[in-house]
Amino acid sequence: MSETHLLDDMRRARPLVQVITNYVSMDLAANALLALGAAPAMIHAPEEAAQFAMIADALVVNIGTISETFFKGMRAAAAAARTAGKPWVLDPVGAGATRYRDEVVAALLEARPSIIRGNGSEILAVARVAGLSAEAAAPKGVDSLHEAGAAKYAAVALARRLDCVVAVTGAVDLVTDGARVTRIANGAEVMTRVTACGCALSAAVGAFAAATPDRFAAAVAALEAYAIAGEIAAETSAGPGSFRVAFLDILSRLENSDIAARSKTFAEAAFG
Ligand SMILES: Nc1ncnc2c1ncn2[C@@H]1O[C@H](COP(=O)(O)OP(=O)(O)O)[C@@H](O)[C@H]1O
Ligand SMILES: Cc1ncsc1CCOP(=O)(O)O
Ligand SMILES: [Mg+2]
Repeated sequence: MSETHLLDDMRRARPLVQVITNYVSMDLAANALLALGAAPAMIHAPEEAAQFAMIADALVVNIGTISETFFKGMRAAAAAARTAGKPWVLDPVGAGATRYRDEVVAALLEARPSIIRGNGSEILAVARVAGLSAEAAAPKGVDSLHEAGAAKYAAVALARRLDCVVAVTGAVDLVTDGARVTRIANGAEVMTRVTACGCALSAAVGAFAAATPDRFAAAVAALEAYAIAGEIAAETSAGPGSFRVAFLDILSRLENSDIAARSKTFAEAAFG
């Protein structure tokens, strides 16, 4: 790992990130973006979402508390981002849990996300929706029942089919663009006990993608910085409550040297 990190580029760019996300995560996602050095805007109304997507540097769409109103805003904003060539990230929260979620995912895939970020069960479900897998995987509500590695081949196939980057998260994260595969073995178990840690991560991925044209590198850098911040925060907090506060503090002062010292990021073959 070099002295510099894409975190620097992101902080320098201070990208405007439009986040259409669930009610549970709006606060943590906005605060995580601010702490990292990006500018969040949680704008989802169908009347303005597409117009705002033309102004924003990146769009993040999260289906956690999906409804028809949210869906209309998401679909319009995603199409606008796609047309404008802006990166957009899909977080398919709870994909596979209900028929409605699968229908929403199928419709959003038509706007070709630049990056899909989900847990193992969600990525397996998205691959099924895309016709790439027969596995009837479903999360436990919004929580994964699969490790990221279990979705490796589904993620590679999905990335190839949709010409996008797929980031599968869990104890060990996995990122692929269909040709390259990288695993990130940082993080802290307490992150599974603070709601919206994954949603806020997807927002962070949007910020990095806004500042870095290589979307694979952007996703790897975002996951790495986020997991390492979680690791450091876990060491100085007593449980989920104080972790949440410490995590925002650490995100705001994370340094390249922290990342260099702790990085457990490894490349591997896409098949095998
Ligand atoms: N068991 C774990 N051990 C260490 N870190 C974890 C663990 N589970 C999740 N994380 C961290 O939390 C991030 C969010 O992942 P995840 O829990 O998979 O998202 P979601 O909340 O959407 O299911 C991961 O990228 C990783 O950094
Ligand atoms: C609990 C919950 N219910 C609907 S969305 C949501 C938040 C999920 O957040 P994350 O996927 O980051 O755990
Ligand atoms: Mg999630």
